[in-house]
Amino acid sequence: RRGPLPPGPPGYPIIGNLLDIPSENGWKAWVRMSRDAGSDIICLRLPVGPSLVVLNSARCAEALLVKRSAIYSDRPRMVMLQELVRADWNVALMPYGENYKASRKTWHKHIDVPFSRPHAVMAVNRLLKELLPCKKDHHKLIRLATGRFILSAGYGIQAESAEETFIELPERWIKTISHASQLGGFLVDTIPFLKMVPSWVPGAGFQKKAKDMKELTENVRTLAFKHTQAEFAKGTAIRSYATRFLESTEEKTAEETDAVCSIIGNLYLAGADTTELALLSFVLAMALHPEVQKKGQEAIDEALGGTRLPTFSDIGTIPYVDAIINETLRWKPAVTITIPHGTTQDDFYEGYFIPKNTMVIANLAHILADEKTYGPKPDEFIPERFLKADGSLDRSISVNAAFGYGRRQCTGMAMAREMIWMTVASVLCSIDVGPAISLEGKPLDPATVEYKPFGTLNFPPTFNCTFTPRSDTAKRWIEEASIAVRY
Ligand code: HEM
Repeated sequence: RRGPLPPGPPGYPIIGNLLDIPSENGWKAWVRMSRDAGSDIICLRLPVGPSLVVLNSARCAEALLVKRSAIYSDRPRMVMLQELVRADWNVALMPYGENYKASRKTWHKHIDVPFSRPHAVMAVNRLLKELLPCKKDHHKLIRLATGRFILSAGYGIQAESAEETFIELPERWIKTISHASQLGGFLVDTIPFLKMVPSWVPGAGFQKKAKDMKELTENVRTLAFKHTQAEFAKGTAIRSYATRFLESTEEKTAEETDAVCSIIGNLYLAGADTTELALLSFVLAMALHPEVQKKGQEAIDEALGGTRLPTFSDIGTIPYVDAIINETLRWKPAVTITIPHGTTQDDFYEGYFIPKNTMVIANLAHILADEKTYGPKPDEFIPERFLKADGSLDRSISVNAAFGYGRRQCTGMAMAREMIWMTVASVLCSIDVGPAISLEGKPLDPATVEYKPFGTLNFPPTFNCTFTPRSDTAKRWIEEASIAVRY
């Protein structure tokens, strides 16, 4: 040991900092602890297993997770998920190593972003049409749209409703897994040898849960892929990442087919809720800030001449739209803290010792609220912070932190950004989002809007608002685009 651990809350004998692990509003609690300790890197000792290091600045996150990514790219051991449930085919949960590197390679080989564009357009066109009569529960429509996009691009599956098997299955997995992945969610994660205890032993109920979750996990991974294989064999499959793999002439080993099946199975699990949360924040921002919405609409009208809905050929050409998207990702990040990274060897940073097997998380929500990078009033929604004086996009200010750091940075970043762009540009072009109203029927006040982080995710308050076509012409575009939806 070459120095002290990073500072942190004092904790107690035996249980260490167990009671300091926040159950709610995690990222704000880490900021408080960091301020109390006078350090942007803090450490919490847990009674059993590795310590937890929290990085509260971009400086630390880049120094460790990016520059020393060879050491900081593991995932901590999760006995329940990785070893009992066998969800270790999920890239986000995979330990760092040869399998992990091979999976990311498979991802990049088969999941190229331009291929998914027509699927994004179709999902967004359908969303526009469904939003128009919507007075409440728009979050369900948005979730369905992100799910439809992913299922369509991945498998060519066209989901009509959220009740359909191929949506219901991964949704159930996400709900179940959010408990299993919480720190301390299962005792077996803290005391790994418990995994040897048979299910009939009193107190070993987790074994039964693990068995059920294992079955669900395997179904999530394989059922939709098998469905597409069957459609493909019949000649009725719609073109997707899965069919493109199946139709390729290159020789396919069983292992490769299985690897592609896992990667496509990953898309929904990692991408549906995160992208949905980003889009919900966009809707909320427009509902709270009509003046920003108006500027966004004017920017779109100027670029497209008020003649049509946007297409992907417009991406990157309307700076105010890009600024709104960056600000949405920054203002209320969908993911507040990274999934824990793990260290694969001892390290030493700014006088502090960080042992092998430490869990390391970066406080993304705090990093994205740094006034030195993003300017004053970080709690407010101000897209102009991403624009230069001449109105062009300031590319020197990045919000990539919203997608994590280093070798474990989000693999779906480009795909998510494109889906978000198409939704934001299309809504601004054709729909007026009305004021945000709470479930109690009161207007939401931008100054007091509170999100609720749960696990790594960040949930907006439930609210209602209206979606009105901006004009008769816009209404006609939406009608025509929705008729043209052919997957
Ligand atoms: C706005 C939307 C999204 C946000 C904000 C987001 C954010 C993140 C974050 C913060 C991480 C953790 C990075 C780390 O540990 O350092 C992550 C991981 C991941 N994301 Fe996303 N994500 C989004 C959409 C997507 C989509 C659409 C997909 C897939 C199509 C996806 C696939 C993944 C995967 C596979 C990982 C695990 C990467 C690894 O462990 O190597 N994400 N994402």
